[in-house]
Amino acid sequence: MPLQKTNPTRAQAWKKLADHYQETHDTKMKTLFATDPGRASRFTVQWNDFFVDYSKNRITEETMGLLLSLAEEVQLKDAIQKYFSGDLINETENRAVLHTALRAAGDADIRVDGANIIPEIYDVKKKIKAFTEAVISGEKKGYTGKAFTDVVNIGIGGSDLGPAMVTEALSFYKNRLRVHFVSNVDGDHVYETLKGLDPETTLFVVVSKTFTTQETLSNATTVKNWFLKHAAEQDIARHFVAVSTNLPKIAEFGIADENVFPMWDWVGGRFSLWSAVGLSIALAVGYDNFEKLLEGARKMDEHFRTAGFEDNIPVILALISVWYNNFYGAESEAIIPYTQYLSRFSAYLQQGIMESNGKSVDRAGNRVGYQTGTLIWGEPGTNSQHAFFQLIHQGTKLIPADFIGYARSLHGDTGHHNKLMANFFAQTEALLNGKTREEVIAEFKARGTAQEEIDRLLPFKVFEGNKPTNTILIDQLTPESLGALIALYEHKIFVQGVIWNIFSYDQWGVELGKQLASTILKDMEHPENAVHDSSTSRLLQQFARKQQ
Ligand SMILES: O=P(O)(O)OC[C@H]1O[C@](O)(CO)[C@@H](O)[C@@H]1O
Repeated sequence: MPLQKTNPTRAQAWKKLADHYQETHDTKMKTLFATDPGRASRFTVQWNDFFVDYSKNRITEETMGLLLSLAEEVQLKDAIQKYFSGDLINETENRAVLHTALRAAGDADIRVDGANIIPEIYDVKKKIKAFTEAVISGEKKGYTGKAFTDVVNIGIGGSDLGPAMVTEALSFYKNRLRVHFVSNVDGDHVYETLKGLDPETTLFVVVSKTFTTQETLSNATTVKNWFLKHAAEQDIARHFVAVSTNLPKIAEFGIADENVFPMWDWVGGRFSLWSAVGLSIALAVGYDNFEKLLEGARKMDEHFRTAGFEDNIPVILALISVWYNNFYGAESEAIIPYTQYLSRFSAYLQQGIMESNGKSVDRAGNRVGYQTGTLIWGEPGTNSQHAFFQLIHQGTKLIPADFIGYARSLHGDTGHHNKLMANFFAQTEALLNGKTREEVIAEFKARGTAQEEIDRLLPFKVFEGNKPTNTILIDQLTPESLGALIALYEHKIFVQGVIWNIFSYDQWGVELGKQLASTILKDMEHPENAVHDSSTSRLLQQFARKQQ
């Protein structure tokens, strides 16, 4: 069954939220904390090794009550049930959305077209395990009999960002293999990567759900040609493997059947790292760690599926985000992990969130009359503090932010870790409280600053505060906690898509640019046939002149 098509703005709770916003938007969180000693504990969820404090938001119990009613009114419970059961909720592509099945237990029964897909998933997992263990141990060798030392993942979008982000995030757990990622069709990317590689000891993993993506096929072809300068055609079988749904296209490219890791059309590219798309992850950190990643996601799935909405982390974070997006008019959200390992996390979530919920047509095919997907951006703390935090603290825009931190560091240097985490806690406190005129004056006076100087600098030194943040404090960065964290955001995406009455699992918006690029590529060869607007035509002429 498809998802309900409920215009959220017609919900009673939406109207009440609009009134509630008018009545409360001036409220200072600082006052809410001062008048309610139980606030922090009330607005916290402790789940396994996650401690999620959402008390530093412009919310009261009434706000949360109304947001939860909104979730009920748009029939979120029914939607969750359909999501996990394989209903065709990706209606514009007529597909189920079952990345959750990829991490389901072996005895689960999840059906697509009447057939249980779990045995097939486990067969592929078995193949991933055998293959990755043979490569890591050195049992599987290159064409001259040497063990592999390097792996190159060739893919883009979901076939790159997930594996690249996780491989970086779990680098503490990595083995001897060096894993590289080539995604951009910019030849400089692939040639720069190949520069340091030895064809005798490099394994290439070509990842493309469709196996038609221009960037990936171009890069894979360049790599194959480079390889064939050193090796023979029959050696391709030892050095190239592919992950895809498109078996005929893989064969056309020349990759042998036994080197193909299948995936399925019910896995969206941006949710595919749990499938064979995660092959590079399993190569980098070993199959057991890959399994733990899936295990963490499975636990978060269970939490999301079964916890009451008032204690449900993805639901709560999604609702708070709707509150700012649709009632405060906030346009973006920052994701700030306080660990260098998660340096690719916000880039990964940019695709997950913006490709999923960047839609302006509702599930009934009408243009929406309200805001949908938020802009996502961020960098690890503390680097981001020295880059863009100025704007979050004192700029004119409201930027809700998620702060993600860990109680224990991996390398165990508590000196470094405590400094890092002191910043983590300090920033959310500063964003909450700001600094008043009185506090600034008192600081100046304590330093003996002259009154004239105080008057001159005072307006610049005041911090308004009242800037919302969520704090996600996790025990330690492990494959399991990372799996749960990623799944948390996947489910947040789902909840928001349900509320906004949009289809989160298609991506038609990326097609037009692709179509035009192929037309322009042909026009570059035959400029006499080109028909474009005058700006594009002049740019193409200028480009052609500069190439001569
Ligand atoms: O895995 P493929 O089919 O090469 O697609 C790569 C990416 O291209 C998109 O279709 C559009 O950017 C993404 O959704 C997908 O992750």
